[in-house]
Amino acid sequence: MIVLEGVSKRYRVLEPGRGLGGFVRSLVKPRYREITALDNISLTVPQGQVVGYIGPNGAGKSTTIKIIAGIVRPSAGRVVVAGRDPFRQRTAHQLELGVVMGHRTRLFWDLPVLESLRYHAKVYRLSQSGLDQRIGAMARQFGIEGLLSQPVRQLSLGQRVRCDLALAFLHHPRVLLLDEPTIGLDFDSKALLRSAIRQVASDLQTTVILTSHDLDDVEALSDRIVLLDEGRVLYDGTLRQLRAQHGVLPELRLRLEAGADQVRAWLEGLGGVREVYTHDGWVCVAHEGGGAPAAVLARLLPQTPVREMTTHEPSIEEVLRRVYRGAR
Ligand SMILES: Nc1ncnc2c1ncn2[C@@H]1O[C@H](COP(=O)(O)OP(=O)(O)OP(=O)(O)O)[C@@H](O)[C@H]1O
Repeated sequence: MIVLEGVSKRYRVLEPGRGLGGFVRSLVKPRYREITALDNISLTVPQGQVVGYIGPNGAGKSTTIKIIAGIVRPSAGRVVVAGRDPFRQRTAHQLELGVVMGHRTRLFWDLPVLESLRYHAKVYRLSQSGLDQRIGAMARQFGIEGLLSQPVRQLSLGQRVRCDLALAFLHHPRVLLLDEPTIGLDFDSKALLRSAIRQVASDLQTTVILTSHDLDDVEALSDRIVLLDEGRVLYDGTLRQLRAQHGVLPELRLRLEAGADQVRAWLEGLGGVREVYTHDGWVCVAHEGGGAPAAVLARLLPQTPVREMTTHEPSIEEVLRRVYRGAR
Protein backbone atom coordinates (compact mmCIF):
# COMPACT_ATOMS: atom_id res chain seq x y z
CA MET A 1 0.00 0.00 0.00
CA ILE A 2 1.16 3.52 -0.79
CA VAL A 3 -0.15 6.55 1.06
CA LEU A 4 0.68 10.14 0.14
CA GLU A 5 -0.97 12.77 2.31
CA GLY A 6 -0.71 16.44 1.44
CA VAL A 7 2.66 15.91 -0.24
CA SER A 8 4.41 18.94 -1.71
CA LYS A 9 7.85 19.34 -3.17
CA ARG A 10 9.52 22.64 -3.79
CA TYR A 11 12.92 22.95 -5.42
CA ARG A 12 15.13 26.01 -4.92
CA VAL A 13 17.02 26.91 -8.07
CA LEU A 14 19.72 29.51 -8.57
CA GLU A 15 18.52 32.47 -10.63
CA PRO A 16 21.26 33.05 -13.21
CA GLY A 17 22.27 36.68 -13.63
CA ARG A 18 22.20 38.33 -17.07
CA GLY A 19 25.49 38.69 -18.91
CA LEU A 20 28.95 38.50 -17.38
CA GLY A 21 28.16 41.13 -14.72
CA GLY A 22 25.02 39.25 -13.70
CA PHE A 23 26.95 36.02 -13.55
CA VAL A 24 29.57 37.52 -11.24
CA ARG A 25 26.86 39.16 -9.07
CA SER A 26 25.07 35.79 -8.78
CA LEU A 27 28.29 34.28 -7.43
CA VAL A 28 28.71 37.02 -4.83
CA LYS A 29 25.06 37.38 -3.89
CA PRO A 30 23.10 34.39 -5.19
CA ARG A 31 19.37 34.81 -5.78
CA TYR A 32 17.07 31.84 -5.68
CA ARG A 33 13.71 31.05 -7.24
CA GLU A 34 11.33 28.40 -5.98
CA ILE A 35 9.72 25.79 -8.22
CA THR A 36 6.71 23.91 -6.94
CA ALA A 37 6.99 20.44 -8.49
CA LEU A 38 4.23 18.91 -6.36
CA ASP A 39 1.47 20.84 -4.68
CA ASN A 40 -0.48 19.06 -1.93
CA ILE A 41 -0.85 15.62 -3.50
CA SER A 42 -2.93 12.99 -1.68
CA LEU A 43 -3.23 9.41 -2.94
CA THR A 44 -3.89 6.01 -1.43
CA VAL A 45 -2.97 3.00 -3.55
CA PRO A 46 -4.05 -0.37 -2.15
CA GLN A 47 -1.74 -3.39 -2.37
CA GLY A 48 -1.88 -5.04 -5.80
CA GLN A 49 -3.33 -2.07 -7.69
CA VAL A 50 -1.78 -0.87 -10.96
CA VAL A 51 -1.92 2.91 -11.27
CA GLY A 52 -1.20 4.75 -14.50
CA TYR A 53 0.41 8.04 -13.42
CA ILE A 54 0.27 10.42 -16.31
CA GLY A 55 0.71 14.05 -17.18
CA PRO A 56 2.49 16.40 -19.56
CA ASN A 57 6.22 17.16 -19.31
CA GLY A 58 7.05 18.86 -16.03
CA ALA A 59 3.78 17.82 -14.35
CA GLY A 60 5.61 16.23 -11.42
CA LYS A 61 5.55 12.50 -12.27
CA SER A 62 9.26 11.82 -11.77
CA THR A 63 9.27 13.83 -8.57
CA THR A 64 6.46 11.67 -7.17
CA ILE A 65 8.27 8.50 -8.24
CA LYS A 66 11.49 9.70 -6.59
CA ILE A 67 9.57 10.44 -3.39
CA ILE A 68 7.98 6.96 -3.41
CA ALA A 69 11.40 5.45 -4.11
CA GLY A 70 12.87 7.31 -1.13
CA ILE A 71 15.39 9.23 -3.26
CA VAL A 72 13.82 12.64 -2.69
CA ARG A 73 12.40 14.00 0.56
CA PRO A 74 9.11 15.88 0.27
CA SER A 75 9.02 19.50 1.48
CA ALA A 76 5.69 18.83 3.21
CA GLY A 77 3.26 15.98 3.80
CA ARG A 78 3.37 12.33 4.84
CA VAL A 79 4.53 9.37 2.74
CA VAL A 80 4.10 5.73 3.76
CA VAL A 81 5.05 2.89 1.40
CA ALA A 82 4.47 -0.70 2.52
CA GLY A 83 4.32 0.54 6.13
CA ARG A 84 7.56 2.55 5.98
CA ASP A 85 8.78 6.08 5.50
CA PRO A 86 10.69 5.58 2.23
CA PHE A 87 13.21 8.34 2.90
CA ARG A 88 14.00 7.63 6.56
CA GLN A 89 13.93 3.83 6.23
CA ARG A 90 15.57 3.78 2.86
CA THR A 91 17.60 0.57 3.16
CA ALA A 92 14.71 -1.61 4.29
CA HIS A 93 12.45 0.12 1.78
CA GLN A 94 14.77 -0.58 -1.17
CA LEU A 95 14.60 -4.31 -0.47
CA GLU A 96 10.87 -4.30 -1.18
CA LEU A 97 11.00 -2.01 -4.17
CA GLY A 98 11.45 -2.80 -7.86
CA VAL A 99 12.29 -0.25 -10.53
CA VAL A 100 12.24 -0.63 -14.31
CA MET A 101 13.14 2.20 -16.64
CA GLY A 102 12.59 1.25 -20.26
CA HIS A 103 15.53 3.31 -21.48
CA ARG A 104 18.02 2.07 -18.85
CA THR A 105 19.16 -1.37 -17.79
CA ARG A 106 20.25 -2.82 -14.48
CA LEU A 107 21.80 -5.85 -16.19
CA PHE A 108 25.57 -6.23 -16.56
CA TRP A 109 26.33 -5.45 -20.18
CA ASP A 110 29.13 -7.96 -20.77
CA LEU A 111 27.90 -10.82 -18.58
CA PRO A 112 25.27 -13.49 -19.26
CA VAL A 113 21.79 -12.53 -18.07
CA LEU A 114 21.88 -15.29 -15.44
CA GLU A 115 24.84 -13.62 -13.69
CA SER A 116 22.89 -10.39 -13.29
CA LEU A 117 19.93 -12.31 -11.85
CA ARG A 118 22.18 -14.14 -9.40
CA TYR A 119 23.91 -10.91 -8.35
CA HIS A 120 20.53 -9.23 -7.87
CA ALA A 121 19.42 -12.16 -5.69
CA LYS A 122 22.47 -11.56 -3.43
CA VAL A 123 21.88 -7.83 -3.17
CA TYR A 124 18.25 -8.48 -2.24
CA ARG A 125 19.31 -11.14 0.26
CA LEU A 126 17.33 -13.96 -1.34
CA SER A 127 18.02 -17.39 0.06
CA GLN A 128 20.13 -19.64 -2.18
CA SER A 129 17.79 -22.56 -1.65
CA GLY A 130 15.04 -22.42 -4.22
CA LEU A 131 16.80 -19.61 -6.12
CA ASP A 132 17.09 -21.64 -9.32
CA GLN A 133 13.36 -22.40 -9.25
CA ARG A 134 12.60 -18.73 -8.63
CA ILE A 135 14.80 -17.67 -11.54
CA GLY A 136 13.24 -20.41 -13.69
CA ALA A 137 9.71 -19.23 -12.85
CA MET A 138 10.51 -15.59 -13.74
CA ALA A 139 12.32 -16.66 -16.92
CA ARG A 140 9.21 -18.60 -17.98
CA GLN A 141 6.87 -15.70 -17.20
CA PHE A 142 8.89 -13.30 -19.34
CA GLY A 143 9.88 -15.85 -22.00
CA ILE A 144 13.64 -15.47 -21.46
CA GLU A 145 14.63 -19.10 -20.73
CA GLY A 146 16.67 -19.25 -23.94
CA LEU A 147 18.47 -15.98 -23.17
CA LEU A 148 19.91 -16.68 -19.73
CA SER A 149 23.34 -17.68 -20.99
CA GLN A 150 23.65 -14.81 -23.47
CA PRO A 151 25.65 -11.65 -22.71
CA VAL A 152 23.32 -8.69 -22.36
CA ARG A 153 25.05 -6.75 -25.14
CA GLN A 154 23.88 -9.41 -27.63
CA LEU A 155 20.18 -8.98 -26.79
CA SER A 156 17.65 -7.03 -28.82
CA LEU A 157 15.89 -4.16 -27.02
CA GLY A 158 12.72 -6.23 -26.52
CA GLN A 159 14.69 -9.17 -25.10
CA ARG A 160 16.67 -6.86 -22.84
CA VAL A 161 13.55 -5.23 -21.40
CA ARG A 162 12.02 -8.66 -20.69
CA CYS A 163 15.19 -9.62 -18.81
CA ASP A 164 15.08 -6.32 -16.87
CA LEU A 165 11.49 -7.06 -15.85
CA ALA A 166 12.37 -10.60 -14.75
CA LEU A 167 15.14 -9.06 -12.65
CA ALA A 168 12.88 -6.40 -11.16
CA PHE A 169 10.28 -8.99 -10.12
CA LEU A 170 12.81 -11.59 -8.92
CA HIS A 171 12.73 -10.49 -5.27
CA HIS A 172 8.91 -10.23 -5.34
CA PRO A 173 8.82 -6.48 -4.65
CA ARG A 174 5.75 -5.11 -2.91
CA VAL A 175 5.97 -1.97 -5.04
CA LEU A 176 7.19 -1.71 -8.62
CA LEU A 177 7.93 1.60 -10.30
CA LEU A 178 7.65 1.23 -14.05
CA ASP A 179 8.83 4.07 -16.24
CA GLU A 180 8.10 3.82 -19.99
CA PRO A 181 8.48 0.01 -19.97
CA THR A 182 7.68 -0.50 -23.65
CA ILE A 183 9.58 2.46 -25.12
CA GLY A 184 11.06 1.63 -28.52
CA LEU A 185 9.40 -1.80 -28.81
CA ASP A 186 7.35 -3.04 -31.77
CA PHE A 187 3.63 -3.69 -31.56
CA ASP A 188 3.83 -7.44 -30.82
CA SER A 189 6.59 -7.07 -28.24
CA LYS A 190 4.58 -4.37 -26.46
CA ALA A 191 1.50 -6.58 -26.31
CA LEU A 192 3.50 -9.56 -24.98
CA LEU A 193 5.23 -7.47 -22.38
CA ARG A 194 2.02 -5.86 -21.15
CA SER A 195 0.30 -9.18 -20.65
CA ALA A 196 3.34 -10.63 -18.82
CA ILE A 197 3.54 -7.59 -16.52
CA ARG A 198 -0.17 -7.82 -15.73
CA GLN A 199 0.05 -11.52 -14.99
CA VAL A 200 3.11 -11.35 -12.75
CA ALA A 201 1.92 -8.24 -10.89
CA SER A 202 -1.41 -9.92 -10.23
CA ASP A 203 0.18 -13.25 -9.15
CA LEU A 204 2.53 -11.48 -6.73
CA GLN A 205 0.02 -8.77 -5.72
CA THR A 206 2.60 -6.11 -6.55
CA THR A 207 1.48 -2.49 -6.39
CA VAL A 208 2.60 -0.88 -9.65
CA ILE A 209 3.03 2.79 -10.42
CA LEU A 210 3.33 3.16 -14.17
CA THR A 211 4.50 6.38 -15.77
CA SER A 212 4.32 6.35 -19.52
CA HIS A 213 3.68 8.66 -22.42
CA ASP A 214 2.45 5.56 -24.29
CA LEU A 215 -1.23 5.76 -23.49
CA ASP A 216 -1.84 2.25 -24.83
CA ASP A 217 0.42 0.99 -22.02
CA VAL A 218 -1.61 2.97 -19.55
CA GLU A 219 -4.91 1.68 -20.92
CA ALA A 220 -3.77 -1.96 -21.08
CA LEU A 221 -2.13 -2.09 -17.67
CA SER A 222 -3.86 0.28 -15.29
CA ASP A 223 -6.72 -0.41 -12.91
CA ARG A 224 -6.83 3.29 -12.13
CA ILE A 225 -5.37 6.44 -13.59
CA VAL A 226 -4.11 9.57 -11.90
CA LEU A 227 -3.74 12.64 -14.09
CA LEU A 228 -1.30 15.23 -12.97
CA ASP A 229 -0.97 18.81 -14.13
CA GLU A 230 1.41 21.44 -12.77
CA GLY A 231 2.01 19.43 -9.62
CA ARG A 232 -1.65 18.84 -8.81
CA VAL A 233 -3.97 15.88 -9.22
CA LEU A 234 -6.42 16.72 -11.96
CA TYR A 235 -8.23 13.40 -11.96
CA ASP A 236 -8.10 10.17 -9.96
CA GLY A 237 -10.31 7.25 -10.98
CA THR A 238 -10.93 4.78 -13.76
CA LEU A 239 -10.59 5.53 -17.43
CA ARG A 240 -14.21 4.50 -17.96
CA GLN A 241 -15.41 7.11 -15.43
CA LEU A 242 -13.15 9.72 -16.98
CA ARG A 243 -14.59 9.03 -20.43
CA ALA A 244 -18.13 9.32 -19.08
CA GLN A 245 -17.38 12.51 -17.09
CA HIS A 246 -15.95 14.30 -20.08
CA GLY A 247 -18.71 13.29 -22.41
CA VAL A 248 -16.45 11.21 -24.66
CA LEU A 249 -18.70 8.21 -24.98
CA PRO A 250 -18.48 5.03 -27.05
CA GLU A 251 -20.60 5.12 -30.17
CA LEU A 252 -22.62 2.68 -32.22
CA ARG A 253 -22.49 3.78 -35.87
CA LEU A 254 -25.13 2.58 -38.31
CA ARG A 255 -26.03 2.90 -41.97
CA LEU A 256 -29.78 2.49 -42.24
CA GLU A 257 -32.39 2.08 -44.94
CA ALA A 258 -34.55 4.65 -43.23
CA GLY A 259 -33.49 8.31 -42.99
CA ALA A 260 -31.82 9.43 -39.80
CA ASP A 261 -34.59 11.91 -39.03
CA GLN A 262 -37.12 9.10 -38.87
CA VAL A 263 -35.25 7.17 -36.21
CA ARG A 264 -33.52 9.91 -34.24
CA ALA A 265 -36.42 10.82 -31.98
CA TRP A 266 -37.11 7.38 -30.65
CA LEU A 267 -33.42 6.42 -30.44
CA GLU A 268 -32.86 9.48 -28.25
CA GLY A 269 -35.59 8.23 -25.94
CA LEU A 270 -33.87 4.91 -25.27
CA GLY A 271 -32.20 4.30 -21.88
CA GLY A 272 -28.41 4.72 -21.98
CA VAL A 273 -28.44 6.76 -25.22
CA ARG A 274 -26.91 10.20 -24.67
CA GLU A 275 -26.73 11.68 -28.16
CA VAL A 276 -27.73 10.84 -31.73
CA TYR A 277 -26.22 12.67 -34.69
CA THR A 278 -25.43 12.01 -38.33
CA HIS A 279 -21.98 12.14 -39.88
CA ASP A 280 -20.98 11.20 -43.41
CA GLY A 281 -24.10 9.07 -43.92
CA TRP A 282 -23.72 7.29 -40.58
CA VAL A 283 -26.22 7.53 -37.75
CA CYS A 284 -24.00 7.83 -34.68
CA VAL A 285 -25.45 6.82 -31.33
CA ALA A 286 -23.32 7.91 -28.36
CA HIS A 287 -24.17 5.71 -25.41
CA GLU A 288 -23.11 4.98 -21.85
CA GLY A 289 -22.10 1.38 -22.54
CA GLY A 290 -23.74 -1.54 -20.76
CA GLY A 291 -26.70 -2.93 -22.72
CA ALA A 292 -27.35 0.28 -24.69
CA PRO A 293 -26.11 -1.01 -28.11
CA ALA A 294 -28.24 -4.18 -27.81
CA ALA A 295 -31.30 -2.08 -26.88
CA VAL A 296 -30.69 0.20 -29.88
CA LEU A 297 -30.48 -2.75 -32.28
CA ALA A 298 -33.52 -4.50 -30.79
CA ARG A 299 -35.50 -1.32 -31.35
CA LEU A 300 -34.19 -0.64 -34.84
CA LEU A 301 -34.24 -4.02 -36.52
CA PRO A 302 -38.02 -4.49 -36.62
CA GLN A 303 -38.38 -0.98 -38.09
CA THR A 304 -35.66 -0.68 -40.68
CA PRO A 305 -32.86 -2.84 -42.13
CA VAL A 306 -29.34 -2.02 -40.89
CA ARG A 307 -27.02 -2.03 -43.90
CA GLU A 308 -23.75 -1.62 -42.04
CA MET A 309 -22.72 -1.30 -38.43
CA THR A 310 -19.55 -0.38 -36.58
CA THR A 311 -18.51 0.71 -33.10
CA HIS A 312 -16.21 3.55 -32.11
CA GLU A 313 -14.41 3.63 -28.76
CA PRO A 314 -12.88 7.05 -28.14
CA SER A 315 -9.12 6.74 -27.74
CA ILE A 316 -7.53 7.67 -24.45
CA GLU A 317 -5.76 10.51 -26.32
CA GLU A 318 -9.12 12.03 -27.27
CA VAL A 319 -10.24 11.88 -23.66
CA LEU A 320 -7.05 13.37 -22.22
CA ARG A 321 -6.95 16.16 -24.77
CA ARG A 322 -10.41 17.22 -23.59
CA VAL A 323 -9.49 16.97 -19.92
CA TYR A 324 -6.34 19.10 -20.23
CA ARG A 325 -8.12 21.59 -22.52
CA GLY A 326 -10.85 21.96 -19.91
CA ALA A 327 -8.32 22.52 -17.11
CA ARG A 328 -6.57 25.47 -18.80
N1 LIG B 1 16.23 18.55 -9.05
C1 LIG B 1 15.44 19.52 -9.48
N2 LIG B 1 15.77 20.80 -9.27
C2 LIG B 1 14.97 21.81 -9.67
N3 LIG B 1 13.79 21.64 -10.30
C3 LIG B 1 13.41 20.39 -10.55
C4 LIG B 1 14.20 19.27 -10.18
N4 LIG B 1 13.55 18.14 -10.56
C5 LIG B 1 12.41 18.54 -11.15
N5 LIG B 1 12.32 19.88 -11.15
C6 LIG B 1 11.21 20.68 -11.69
O1 LIG B 1 10.00 20.20 -11.12
C7 LIG B 1 8.95 20.18 -12.07
C8 LIG B 1 8.41 18.75 -12.20
O2 LIG B 1 9.41 17.94 -12.77
P1 LIG B 1 9.26 16.36 -12.97
O3 LIG B 1 10.57 15.86 -13.49
O4 LIG B 1 8.74 15.75 -11.72
O5 LIG B 1 8.14 16.29 -14.11
P2 LIG B 1 7.67 15.07 -15.03
O6 LIG B 1 6.18 15.06 -14.97
O7 LIG B 1 8.36 13.82 -14.63
O8 LIG B 1 8.14 15.51 -16.48
P3 LIG B 1 8.64 14.65 -17.76
O9 LIG B 1 7.44 13.99 -18.36
O10 LIG B 1 9.21 15.71 -18.64
O11 LIG B 1 9.67 13.68 -17.27
C9 LIG B 1 9.55 20.73 -13.36
O12 LIG B 1 9.24 22.10 -13.44
C10 LIG B 1 11.04 20.52 -13.19
O13 LIG B 1 11.78 21.50 -13.89
